[in-house]
Order: sequence, then structure tokens, then C-alpha cells
Amino acid sequence: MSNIVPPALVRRLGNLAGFDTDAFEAVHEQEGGITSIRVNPDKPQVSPPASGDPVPWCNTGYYLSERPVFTLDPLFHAGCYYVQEASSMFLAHAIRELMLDKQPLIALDLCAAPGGKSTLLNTYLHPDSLLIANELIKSRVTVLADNLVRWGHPNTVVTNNDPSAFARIPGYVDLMLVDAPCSGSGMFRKDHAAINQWSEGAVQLCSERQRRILADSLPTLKEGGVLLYSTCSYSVEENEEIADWLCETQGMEPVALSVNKAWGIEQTRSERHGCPGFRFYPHRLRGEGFFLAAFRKATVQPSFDRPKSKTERAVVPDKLENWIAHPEIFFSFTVGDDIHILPKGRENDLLILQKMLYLRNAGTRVGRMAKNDLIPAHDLALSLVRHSGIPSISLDEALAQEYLRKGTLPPSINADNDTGWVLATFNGASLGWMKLLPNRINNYYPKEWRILMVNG
Ligand SMILES: C[S@@+](CC[C@H](N)C(=O)[O-])C[C@H]1O[C@@H](n2cnc3c(N)ncnc32)[C@H](O)[C@@H]1O
Repeated sequence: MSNIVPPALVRRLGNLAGFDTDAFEAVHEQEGGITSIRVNPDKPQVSPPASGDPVPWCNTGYYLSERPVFTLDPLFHAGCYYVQEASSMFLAHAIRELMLDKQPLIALDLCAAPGGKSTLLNTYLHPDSLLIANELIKSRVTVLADNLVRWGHPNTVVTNNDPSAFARIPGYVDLMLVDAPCSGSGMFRKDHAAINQWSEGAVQLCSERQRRILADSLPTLKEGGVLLYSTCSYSVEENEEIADWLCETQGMEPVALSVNKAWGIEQTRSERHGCPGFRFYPHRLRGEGFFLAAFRKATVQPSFDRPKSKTERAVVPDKLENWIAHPEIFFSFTVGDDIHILPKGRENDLLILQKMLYLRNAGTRVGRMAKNDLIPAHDLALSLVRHSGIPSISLDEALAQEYLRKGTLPPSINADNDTGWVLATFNGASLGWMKLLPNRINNYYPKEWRILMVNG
């Protein structure tokens, strides 16, 4: 019997198809975890993936042979990749299988922090989609917003609401991801604290909370819209039983996905409605425990009264044309003194979301005007909409780390004695702003982002 995995969990799983108690326990006894990253295809590419094995179900995912100190890698801070557990990258396969990448959607990631799946959605959804990344817990919204700023997509809104708030906008979203808080058994290999917190009672409580989250928020999914439900739990109560409950009480019908058998993913069927579910067991594949199932809303879903005519928002001011690559495809709005931009066509969506929800961030924060000049926001430095003609200074690794510590940069890197705003870059990726002065360089890396640790 394993000293690591709770016996009560193994007893419950022992009867499930594809489960192998000895192999499951053995894999939990092994030292050393799996490290995987998902690259941002819209930013300069990183060197490690070139040497890493690809994740079979996600074409931007790679296993690394060792775990580098990510904090010291400037490309990590530039949003060139996200460190993500490999099984959860299966979401990319689900998006493609269901052809959710073929047309612009309004997508809601309901339980989004720290942003692993939101950044994946940014990459895999149609580029004109609008992503609403929501997180209930206030202290976790900051990391979510920061990770999405690093990823750089302009068509994203970050909200901080209870799931029930989305019932105020019934029939609004085309796609909903509920990556639900769960008992966390799938993470036992990575998170030993989760083992001590696990109990059959906790599984029950999680299952009840999952139903509450879904019931409270599902009115916002339009008729025919897709729900992707996932957990990092092995428990049937949090997975297949939720699938049956969704069919019985929430008007959802199951949706099948085809997967390559060689990947080692166990396909299950829920007991009462035969809903297909995908179980990831660490003894069967290179990844942690994970579950995903897909559904479509099969019932009539009344919608709310949308604003009738397209609200005209301000065009992007001329002053910004040297800062934004295609100002003509955006509209601008202000939050306090800050100018933000969102793609044109999303004016009404912004209005709806501003009225109904608490917005933590919306679109790309470009900066604020001081007299006639823009003080550029850090968000713009990391954004994919930034103008390619903005001057930059390329830093070597040591200087890039110094920049990320918000340290002092030697005036000698300004060989041409230029003045004004420039990007600090590393291997072609933008890290943030510097302001060149005649004898000095001011480092504008946000102080709350600066790296403090030398080895961690
Ligand atoms: C599994 S994590 C999400 C991970 C995230 N999707 C990712 O891939 O990075 C679940 C999230 O649900 C949030 N949460 C906790 N209780 C919740 C509740 N009652 N309703 C909605 N979300 C909740 C947690 O704060 C946590 O951020």
C-alpha cells in the first residue's frame, strides 16, 4: 500500500476502467516531476522547446528534460511561454476538435486564475474572439491579469466576480470553460499539501460546490453554446457524476471528442447518460491527473436586452499612431487617466460588461497622456498590438536580469546617445520600457513585478 496516496482514494478508483492500482501507486512514489511549457506562438520563440519532446495533444506544448530556474529567464517574463502542466493542455485539442477556433466567439473562462487555460484560449480561439477571464478570489485576480498582460492579446477582459454575477447576462457567451476548484487529487505528485487536505468529505463538498458554480453561471451560456468542464481530481463525484447532473438538471447534452488512442487518455462514460469524459492518469501518460468533458446547451435560453445600436466609442487618438501597429482596427476608452484599446466591434460588449460586472482590466492599457506625450504603460510593451517601429535596445542575459530586478542600467548601452522611450528587449522579445536621458537610463519596469530572488 502507498504511503503517499490516501487508501480511500485508491479503493474508490480501483473499480474504474483503465485504472491500475500498482502502477498508480508506483508513479506516486517516484522522485522528480514532469516539467512542461506551452510557448506563445505570437512572440519570439524560446530555445528550450527546440530540444523538448512535444506534448502529443497540444502543438505548442513541450516537455523539458530538466526544470530551469524560470524566474531568471527573461523570456518567461516576456510572456514567450507559460509553465503549464501537460494534461491540462488537452483543452487545445478540445477547442480544435469542436472547431471552436473557426469563428469569433465570446468565451468565458469562469475560474481562470492563475491563467494557464486563459492564455491557452487566447492562443487557440479565433483571433477575433473576446475572452472574459474571471476569477472570484480577489487576491488571485492580480496574477491572472498579469499573466494575460504578459501573453499580450488585446481582446481580453479580466473580471472579478462570483459565478452568479454571470446570470445577469443570460444567453451571452458562446463558450464557457469551468475549470472548477476541486479536491486536487490529480496534483498529488506536484503538491504534497493537497494529500493532507484530501478526504472523502472534501470530495463531497467540492462536488456540491461544483454544482453550485455551474448552476449559478450556466444561464450566461447561449442555446447551442459549448461548456467545457474540467477538474484535476480523480473522483467520480467531481467528474462523471457532475456530467450526469448537467444532463439531468441543466439542459446540457454530452459532446463527443475523438482522441488518438496512443496518447494513453482513458475515455469514460458517465453511469446514467453515457457522457464521454477524458481521464488523465499519470501512470498512463506524461502528465498529472486531469478530467475534461464537453457539453452543448440543448434547451432554450432566453437572452437579455442588448443595447440596440452600436455605441460609438472614440477612435484611437492620432497621437498613438506611432505606438500601436493598426490603430484603425481599435477603439479607445479611458479608465481613470489610462487609455485602453479594444478591437472595433466590441464596443457593445464593453458596455455590457462594464455595466454588469466588476472589470479588473479590459483590452490593452496603452498609457496616459502627459501634456501632449504618451507615458506608455508596461502592458503596451508586452502587447502584440505594439508598433513594430518603436526603438529598442537589446540586452544580454545579465543586463536583462538586471532590468527585471529594476536595477540600474549602464548609459553605455545607449551607444547613439538617443533620448526618449525605448523597449528593453532580450532575444527579440520585449521586456518593458526604458527612458533614455542624456546621461542616464531610467528603468520603467513595474516595481511590483520586479524579480527579487536570485535562485527560485
Ligand atoms: C483549478 S483553479 C483554476 C486554474 C486555472 N483555470 C488555470 O488553468 O490556470 C480553480 C479556480 O477557482 C477559483 N474558485 C475557488 N472557489 C470558487 C468558487 N466558489 N467559485 C468560482 N471560482 C472559485 C479558485 O480561486 C481558482 O482560481
